[in-house]
Amino acid sequence: MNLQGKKITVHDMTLRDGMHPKRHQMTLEQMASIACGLDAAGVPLIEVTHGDGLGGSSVNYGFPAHSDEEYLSTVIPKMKQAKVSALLLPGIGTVDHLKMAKDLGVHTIRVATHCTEADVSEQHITAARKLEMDTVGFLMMAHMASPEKLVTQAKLMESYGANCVYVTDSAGHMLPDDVTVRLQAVRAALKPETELGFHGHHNLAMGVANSVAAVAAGANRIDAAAAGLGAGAGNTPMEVFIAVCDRMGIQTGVDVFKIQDVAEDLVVPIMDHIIRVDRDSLTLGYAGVYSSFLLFAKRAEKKYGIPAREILVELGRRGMVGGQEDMIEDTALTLSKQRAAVAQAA
Ligand SMILES: C[C@H](O)CC(=O)C(=O)O
Ligand SMILES: [Mn+2]
Repeated sequence: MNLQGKKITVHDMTLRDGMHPKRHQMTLEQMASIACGLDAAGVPLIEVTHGDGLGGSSVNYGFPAHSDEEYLSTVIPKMKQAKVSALLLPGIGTVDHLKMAKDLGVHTIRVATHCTEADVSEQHITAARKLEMDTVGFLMMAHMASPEKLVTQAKLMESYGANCVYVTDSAGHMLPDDVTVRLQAVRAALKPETELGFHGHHNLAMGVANSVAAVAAGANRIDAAAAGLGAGAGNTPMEVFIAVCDRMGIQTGVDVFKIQDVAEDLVVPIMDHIIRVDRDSLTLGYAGVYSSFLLFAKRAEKKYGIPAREILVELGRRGMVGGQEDMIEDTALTLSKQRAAVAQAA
């Protein structure tokens, strides 16, 4: 595969997807020092918000240590070259959140929906374009949709005004061929000037390989997180992806050694647990489950005595998607009742 000379934009997820394994408890100092490290390493775009995007602070998704306003207004003034993005899930984030983000200097807004529900993004994409923001549509759990279905959804987002559309492997379930067929189909269907992005999770240890497959299929924006800090087994590890791009001649503008140092010296020390492929995060990828369900399933394991792996397999079987966090506890409860009934009958 010859990708020599291809220019891509790497988009950092450490301070947004990385909020999931931190239970949204990053301090302002941690945010600021990591963002400054990423900026100095040459990362051009950095996402900052609650893990579930603007307005995510809630009983359902978890209360953060600080508000989105506090995080954004701490990070943005410190950036020398990097721009800052914010995620927004319609139904969680509102147009008022969008305006607040714009007023604080957010450059890019990413409007995220389940991969078959792009129609709910219209209001927010239209509003972001009116505000002249870099406007991205973000199709989550993309392994659940065929290439043809993704094409219709990506074209809807484009028709609302998105200047970039992402195919998002929220479950880290895809293999490189799954990425290739989806991204090639979407690339061929969108206008040439509409950018194409890929967001990977490393649950099957495919984050880097999938991201390279995405670039080969025509993606020019790739998400990654320093030391992989993100939901599940984490996002595509940025320092590894940058080193691979460097070897392949893909131009990212990110310094290989500086990004390694950010990962090693700033991000690994703040991890509450080591982000790696273990039996539970691997099960997310294997069973095709939304990566941010991991900690909810671990919590339900403690409460109901059902192993997180069993809960995750059942969530995959039921086809649960982002927004159905309340069903995790419900599923654990059902499994524990079934177990009790079997024990009683024996
Ligand atoms: C709200 C989710 O964490 C968005 C995301 O990063 C994904 O779907 O993956
Ligand atoms: Mn993610």
